[in-house]
Amino acid sequence: MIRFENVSIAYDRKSKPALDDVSLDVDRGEFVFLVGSSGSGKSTLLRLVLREYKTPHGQVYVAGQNVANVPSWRVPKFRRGIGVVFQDFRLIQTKTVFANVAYAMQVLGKSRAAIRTEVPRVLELVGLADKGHRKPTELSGGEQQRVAIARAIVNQPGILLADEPTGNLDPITSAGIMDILDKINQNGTTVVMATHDDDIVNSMRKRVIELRHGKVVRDEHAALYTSMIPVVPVAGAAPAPEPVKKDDAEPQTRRQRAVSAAAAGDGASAADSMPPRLERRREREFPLGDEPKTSTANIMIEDQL
Ligand SMILES: Nc1ncnc2c1ncn2[C@@H]1O[C@H](COP(=O)(O)OP(=O)(O)OP(=O)(O)O)[C@@H](O)[C@H]1O
Repeated sequence: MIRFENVSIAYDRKSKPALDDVSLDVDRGEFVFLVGSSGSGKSTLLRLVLREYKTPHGQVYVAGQNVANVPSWRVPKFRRGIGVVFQDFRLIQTKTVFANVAYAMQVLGKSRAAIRTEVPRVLELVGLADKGHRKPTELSGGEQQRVAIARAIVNQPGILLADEPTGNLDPITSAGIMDILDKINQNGTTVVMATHDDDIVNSMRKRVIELRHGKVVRDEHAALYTSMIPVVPVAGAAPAPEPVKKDDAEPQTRRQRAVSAAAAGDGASAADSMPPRLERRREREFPLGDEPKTSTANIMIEDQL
């Protein structure tokens, strides 16, 4: 359903690649969590699926179609097959719940009869059948997110992308949102969700793809938020690598991210905060500090819509 082949992309010439040689396949009907520390590339990956950017290096296929071949004028139609849910809901504050969801059908030119049938159906699915007349300001955060989900699925997309959909919600409300996403997935929609919420990932035991510095470092089925795969030494094999410091080995959880954010601004440079393992690798590869200036510096976003 979604295929990345050796995809690399950087936002500008000076920055490191946001995604670095990423290859992965997500099958139709799968539920996949994208995890990784802040800045590891999760949102960028979702944006590439949405064809917000074209990849200068590598290919992205969605439902068998190479997104690079979708001309700009056809991108809105292409995106109709993809529902999107964000952390901050993005509802139209002046419209009712019903009208917010109906709007997603109206822009596609759906008939009033279809809207009258479909909108109550999805509001029922997300547990808001009795709140269609309310405005977003009259709803809790969890209810607003459920409206956003209803809007994302009302046109029955094959893929649902969710970028930290529980990021602003308490654990109980988050669990309710996850029940809905699980139900949508069981109805056949492929779900890819970026998250820092370790409790959710650990309780659902779905496929987990972990990004670190733009690279896929783990792709594991029925997985936990942090890897449980033990390093088993093989007889005659090269010696096992040094143990990695915990901070570098695991993606940040929501709680850890809050702590990092609070600590930010302490003046530490990017080099100061480079994880020890990367530092070691850099010393090995560039012992004289002679690091090439343009490893992927030529990777540029060609076509931001
Ligand atoms: N619009 C942009 N312009 C320039 N750089 C960007 C832009 N968006 C993201 N980046 C950079 O690309 C890298 C990957 O960012 P991305 O948003 O994909 O990470 P993320 O894993 O989703 O992070 P978070 O968990 O904080 O949302 C980061 O280094 C980030 O600073």
